[in-house]
Amino acid sequence: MTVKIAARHVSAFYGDVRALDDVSIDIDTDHVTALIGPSGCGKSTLLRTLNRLTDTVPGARVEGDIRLDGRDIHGRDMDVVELRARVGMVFQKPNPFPKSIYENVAYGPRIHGLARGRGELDAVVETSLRRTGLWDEVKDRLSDRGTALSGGQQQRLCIARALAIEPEVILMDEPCSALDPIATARIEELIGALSGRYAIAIVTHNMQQAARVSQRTAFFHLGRLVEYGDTSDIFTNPRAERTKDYITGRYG
Ligand SMILES: Nc1ncnc2c1ncn2[C@@H]1O[C@H](COP(=O)(O)OP(=O)(O)OP(=O)(O)O)[C@@H](O)[C@H]1O
Repeated sequence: MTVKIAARHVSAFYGDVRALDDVSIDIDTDHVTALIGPSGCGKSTLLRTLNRLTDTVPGARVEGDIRLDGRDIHGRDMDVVELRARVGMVFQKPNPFPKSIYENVAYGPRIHGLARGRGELDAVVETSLRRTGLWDEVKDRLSDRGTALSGGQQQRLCIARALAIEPEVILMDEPCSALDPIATARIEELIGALSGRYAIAIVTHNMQQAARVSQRTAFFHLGRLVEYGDTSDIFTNPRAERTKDYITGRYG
């Protein structure tokens, strides 16, 4: 198993509010990890600590140790721009830049110096759009605005944008919650196709989705990691009473 991110004893605070309480978890390349739990239990906060998006929230503070390939992400030698390129993020609401489809994907590789010249950049854009299954749908309209696409296409464009900078980890925060069932199914298929190549963690409120896309599931409650294990075990034979109550819909 290739552990990409090892988080140990991570706590996070917004001012005086403790959003995460002593969480230790590994995110690896061989499994898709689903993060589940009732609203406000800290799932999004955990994702945000993993690429230091919490740094951008005024009053937020993180304690504990988080390593990417063994390197401390809070270490002096860790460049936060590099960290966020290696640990990409896809949000709940598709958020393409107000630019063309092409530019949405080309922007990252250009600023990170990942392509020399137009030919290479074109190739990165095409490969990234192909990986998300979007190429055939948009290849004749690359100069149209990203925001002119359907919601599902916009979300795939945002995933293509993340892939274009060659991340190693992809964090997805409820990526399908704004999408219809067909667009959701496409994103779920895409997650399946990307797994193995990238370490993927996905926050979801949809139990069926967690069961469909993930092999590992972490259940959170009140900022604590209650249970973490194989998705099939968590759903068929949860150890903790609270996990059982949540997955059987008794609360949350
Ligand atoms: N920017 C913020 N400022 C202050 N408190 C915050 C902020 N973001 C989150 N919180 C608080 O931190 C706690 C955890 O929130 P978080 O968004 O991580 O939970 P979540 O499990 O992702 O919830 P949801 O499923 O509703 O998205 C909550 O009590 C929330 O109110």
